[in-house]
Amino acid sequence: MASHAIEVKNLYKIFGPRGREYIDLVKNGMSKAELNEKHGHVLGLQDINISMPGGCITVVMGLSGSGKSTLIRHINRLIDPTAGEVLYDGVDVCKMNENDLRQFRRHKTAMVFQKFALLPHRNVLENTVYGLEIQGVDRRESEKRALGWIERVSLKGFEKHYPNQLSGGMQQRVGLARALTNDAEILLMDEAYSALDPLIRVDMQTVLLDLQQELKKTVVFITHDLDEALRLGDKIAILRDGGVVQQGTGQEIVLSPADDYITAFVKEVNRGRVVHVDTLMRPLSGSPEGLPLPAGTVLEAAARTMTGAHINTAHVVDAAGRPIGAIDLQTIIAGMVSPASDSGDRQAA
Ligand SMILES: Nc1ncnc2c1ncn2[C@@H]1O[C@H](COP(=O)(O)OP(=O)(O)OP(=O)(O)O)[C@@H](O)[C@H]1O
Repeated sequence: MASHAIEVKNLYKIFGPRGREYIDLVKNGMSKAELNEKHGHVLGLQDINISMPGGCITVVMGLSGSGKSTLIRHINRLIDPTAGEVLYDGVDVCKMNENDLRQFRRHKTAMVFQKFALLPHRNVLENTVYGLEIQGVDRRESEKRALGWIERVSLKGFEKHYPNQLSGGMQQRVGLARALTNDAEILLMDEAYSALDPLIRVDMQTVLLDLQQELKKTVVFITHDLDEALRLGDKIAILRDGGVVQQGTGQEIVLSPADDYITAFVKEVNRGRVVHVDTLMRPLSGSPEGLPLPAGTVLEAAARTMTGAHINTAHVVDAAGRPIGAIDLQTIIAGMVSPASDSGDRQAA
């Protein structure tokens, strides 16, 4: 069975009329600044290698100009690479002929944009069916599907409203319903929530996480916000100057930042919401004590449960309910405030 994974391999993008001529210089270490200065070309991406697992949310994060949009636009080939591959289920999107590419874009991918990109003269329902209309799907069938998704994103009753009658959060719900109505396996979300107020933004993150539990799409989510990345990402890749500085789970990045740049990024992170109890647990000695905490429980939730139950020690259980380690409240609190290296001696063997 196809895994619906996306594999980005040795991807380079040099903007400018003679990008290909400079590939070797870049491969031999020429920096973005030097390429611009000496040859007037812009290094957009350099040697990107990222596996984006099927059915998972991969977040691509970085500051403005780091190459996030350039990267996501390669996935549906709105941009052609200077070198490299973007494989989807093993097929290189960069080598597809026009017809295959059109089919791929229409049927396999859907995009959600920061500025919603809704058609102002179409109401919510008409905006939501738009993709299916282009695919030539029968109107009754497309309306039925669209109405289902409109309800799923909590917009039932707003079908006849026009975009300018909706708040930003509601417009983005329409953007999401439209993308989901296409039933594409890949969801490309380019700073989709960056224009929303903070509370609405968190709300929309919850909508996506809830839907994803059931839908298991291959989501590529672009953001410049680390909290958003940590909340949404099964996997996170951090870009700087067109290159990947670090990739891994949120925990891996927060606990072992690859360099000073990432360390500065993760300094203010609330570890209690990122680090899992199984990362800090100690091996069991004797029979399990206290309450069971499922592996994957974040420290903050564990602390809340344990203080609520007035217990100092708990045991961690795997998905089958088997005890796999022990943890005490002191370790949890230390893990919430101190760098991982301080608690390395408490890591499970
Ligand atoms: N069409 C283009 N022509 C020349 N340079 C470009 C083009 N598109 C992007 N760039 C350059 O490529 C680099 C990466 O840009 P990109 O827009 O991908 O970054 P980003 O991380 O998405 O930034 P932002 O968060 O501001 O959107 C930047 O230096 C940008 O100026």
